Amino acid sequence: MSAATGSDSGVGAALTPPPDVASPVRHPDAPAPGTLLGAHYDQCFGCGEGQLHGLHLEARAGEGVTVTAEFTVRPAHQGAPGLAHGGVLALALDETLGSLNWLLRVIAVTGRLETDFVRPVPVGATLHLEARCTGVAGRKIYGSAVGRIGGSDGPVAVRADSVFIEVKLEHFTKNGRPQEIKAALADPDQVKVARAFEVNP
Ligand SMILES: CCCCCCCC/C=C\CCCCCCCC(=O)SCCNC(=O)CCNC(=O)[C@H](O)C(C)(C)COP(=O)(O)OP(=O)(O)OC[C@H]1O[C@@H](n2cnc3c(N)ncnc32)[C@H](O)[C@@H]1OP(=O)(O)O
Repeated sequence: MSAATGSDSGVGAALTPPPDVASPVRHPDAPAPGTLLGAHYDQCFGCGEGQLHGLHLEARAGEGVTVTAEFTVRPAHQGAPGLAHGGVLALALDETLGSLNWLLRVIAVTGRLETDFVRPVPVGATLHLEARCTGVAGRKIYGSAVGRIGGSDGPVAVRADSVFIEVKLEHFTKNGRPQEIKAALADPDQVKVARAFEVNP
């Protein structure tokens, strides 16, 4: 069996939701459409304001279980001269898809992310992202996202499909490096954010 399909790798699981998939349900306490979601963690490379070269991606709640987000490519995000690095673009999609957690009020981490790079994205361009939860099956949360350039109605530059896996808060407290965990637990704003993700804090 190849590494890509090994049963212990998690890789190879279909991105197509299974037949018993349920429609996603917007949590009654989810932020109203139009609300700026803010960072889930100040040091997050995707959304944290504390990361100098991070994406500083700003996500906003949409209708249903959807979010929109924007990210402007800066010189620190280059792969080829004057162009955004593909990994950075995948991160923007990952972060936008991860922001759907706020609307479901579950904590989930990326299990699988499949990205299409359709058009090069220059430094200075703003990527207009949109993510949608397409279904939930047990702990598996399926999603799709697109990123457009030249405006929110512009051509698609990147797109992705994903499966996020629901985890407990302990996923972070057990696996993270102790010094950051300790600081996060001592920060009332961070604890508040963690609770906002959990249905039963
Ligand atoms: C106060 C202090 C703390 C502060 C915290 C603040 C709150 C933060 C809140 C929210 C954070 C949001 C963060 C968003 C940031 C952007 C998103 C990221 O980049 S996340 C980083 C990258 N991802 C990882 O690091 C995952 C690493 N992987 C793992 O840890 C495990 O593999 C995990 C949890 C994903 C699964 O392990 P298992 O042991 O729990 O689950 P099993 O039982 O194996 O699988 C459950 C089901 O999921 C499927 N599954 C598992 N892995 C899969 C995969 N890779 N692809 C597809 N399906 C998968 C399985 O087939 C199974 O499905 P069947 O129930 O049998 O139908």
